[in-house]
Amino acid sequence: MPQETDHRSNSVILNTPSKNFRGLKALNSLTNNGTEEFIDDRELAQRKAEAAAARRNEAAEWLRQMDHDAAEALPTEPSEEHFCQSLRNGLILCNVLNKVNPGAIPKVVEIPIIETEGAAQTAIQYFENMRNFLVAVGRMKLLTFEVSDLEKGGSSGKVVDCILCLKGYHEWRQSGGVGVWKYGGTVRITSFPKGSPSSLIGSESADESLDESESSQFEELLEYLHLSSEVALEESKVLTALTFLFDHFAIGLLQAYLTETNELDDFPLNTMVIDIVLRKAVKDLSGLLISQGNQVVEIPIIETEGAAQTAIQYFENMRNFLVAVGRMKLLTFEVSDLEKLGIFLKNTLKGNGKPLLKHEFLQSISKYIDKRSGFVSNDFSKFCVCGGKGKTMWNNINYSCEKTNVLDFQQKQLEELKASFHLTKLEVQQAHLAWEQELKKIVHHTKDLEVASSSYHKVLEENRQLYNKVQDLKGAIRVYCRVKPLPNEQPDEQSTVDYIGENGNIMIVNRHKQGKDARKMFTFNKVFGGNTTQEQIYVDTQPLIRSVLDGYNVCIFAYGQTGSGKTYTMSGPDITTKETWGVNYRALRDLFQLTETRKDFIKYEVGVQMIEIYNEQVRDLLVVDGSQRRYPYNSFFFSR
Ligand SMILES: Nc1ncnc2c1ncn2[C@@H]1O[C@H](COP(=O)(O)OP(=O)(O)OP(=O)(O)O)[C@@H](O)[C@H]1O
Repeated sequence: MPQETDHRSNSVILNTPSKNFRGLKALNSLTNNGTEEFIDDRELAQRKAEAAAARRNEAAEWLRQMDHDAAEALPTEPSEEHFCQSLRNGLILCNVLNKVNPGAIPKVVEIPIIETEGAAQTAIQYFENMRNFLVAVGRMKLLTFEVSDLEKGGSSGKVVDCILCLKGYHEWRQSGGVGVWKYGGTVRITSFPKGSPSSLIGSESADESLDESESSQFEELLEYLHLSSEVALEESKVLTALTFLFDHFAIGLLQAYLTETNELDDFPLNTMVIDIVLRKAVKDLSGLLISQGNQVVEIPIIETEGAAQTAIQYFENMRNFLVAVGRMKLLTFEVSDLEKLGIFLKNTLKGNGKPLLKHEFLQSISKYIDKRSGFVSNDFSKFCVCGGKGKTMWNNINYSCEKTNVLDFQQKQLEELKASFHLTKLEVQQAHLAWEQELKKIVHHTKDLEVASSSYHKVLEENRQLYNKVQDLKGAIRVYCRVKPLPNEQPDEQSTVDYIGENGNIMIVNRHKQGKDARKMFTFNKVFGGNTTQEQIYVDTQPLIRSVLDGYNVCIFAYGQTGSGKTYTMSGPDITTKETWGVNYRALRDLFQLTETRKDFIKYEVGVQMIEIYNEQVRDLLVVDGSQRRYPYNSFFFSR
């Protein structure tokens, strides 16, 4: 049976929460006496309207500051209808956008207020401005809205979001365009209206921005995301770390919310509140990613229509967030990772079957954080404890460990190289010392050799002088006598040689004479008998060849009557066999041999002439063509 009173209605709502609770209807709790309290739709709607009005007022105020027409058209606190009507022609929005981003809309259609022209013309101009505005905003990747949102029944909150987003972008540009900027849809928990904690639930229109500490958290998270995308970490580790970081962020947000607001001290928290806060965290993070200009993602308004609806919206938020992160080509994670957090929190909140009070819940959060810290590596936990500074992270995450290991390895190699270098240096120094000592020995030895060489040359000179002195002593002019053997058919008793002495004497006998006239004695330096070989003839001549190379003039010639054997002795009967070579060939052979042995310190030039003196005529025997055969004649020189 339907209940008519509020109190009785509360009882009915308690029985069918999914159908009758909206928004903060989920924020129910058990009182000490076991009765239930809840916030009704009217109060919730009133608070949402207040929050939306505050945001609308801020948007209107900013438009008034930016544009003269807006200052005239918009009051400081316009109604929703007045607000939409003033902006409907797009003129204010286009002018403001051109001031924020000059040239964004090249042509703004001034709308004449001529009612008589008819609704059709006005609608066309209105549409052109609005279309230009929305296209330009879209290009700037800011939050946008539908034209229909300015009509009755449209979502004016989206228009407000767009304007506040534009405002945030403008302020960010004016501050130098450095770092991140925030748009109007974010939540600032520290400025949460006192006495109305539930207003957070409808905070898609909450007119707040992040405070510095939360901004820092966001930036650190983004920094981590960016850094992670550049580092080839093992994916599972990254996901674990990222999930942990996000959890930490979400929990941190919840902690901050609960810590900052006093109204929930005695207000039992249930799973729905936690869900909502977590979704807000996702939404805010998504919004921040959007504000980076990467992707405009429409964040659905969180309207808790029961568990199923909550799950859908929750998933939608998460999907949007992950899509945004994915499009930014950052590392991402699975929805299930965050759901684990929700499941854990819900289980924690259930406690012993009753919702926890604020301080109990904070204890649970601490417990959760401690437990989550154990899920990831100690290094990453250190990073989280340190506050998420990028530098700290680089030093602590696994990649840094690997990098450190590589650096350690390289350091070790460097030390080994240094040790090896020192060792090599010592060896080089030792080799250098040994080489210096060896060099000294060589220098000393060379000096000895120089002395020896000098002495040798002295001795050699003495020897040369003595040698040639011996040749002089042997006689500057030496006359040798060679006896031509008798032909085989001629008997020995017909020879004119009677006796050949050892000291160069030869006795010639004339068989046709008698007495002492029959024999005559002749004396030479040496007499060679008929059996003397060519080599034996040359033995006495050979020393003179060395004297020639020592600078002495030597002349060897044969003298005798025709057929006496001059040619035989000087040239030899057969030059093709060395044994029969005469004096000339043997002398030339020795000349060239000595020249070869002395080539390192003396260069000789050898010349040859062959002449004939016959009938007091001198002829060149080496001339083959008959020209200039007689003296003076050409000379042929050979040198080696
Ligand atoms: N010691 C010797 N043993 C054997 N045969 C010899 C000897 N001396 C010369 N004859 C021979 O005697 C001949 C004449 O010798 P060779 O031509 O050398 O004389 P020659 O003095 O040069 O004469 P010419 O003045 O006319 O040129 C040659 O047949 C040569 O072989």
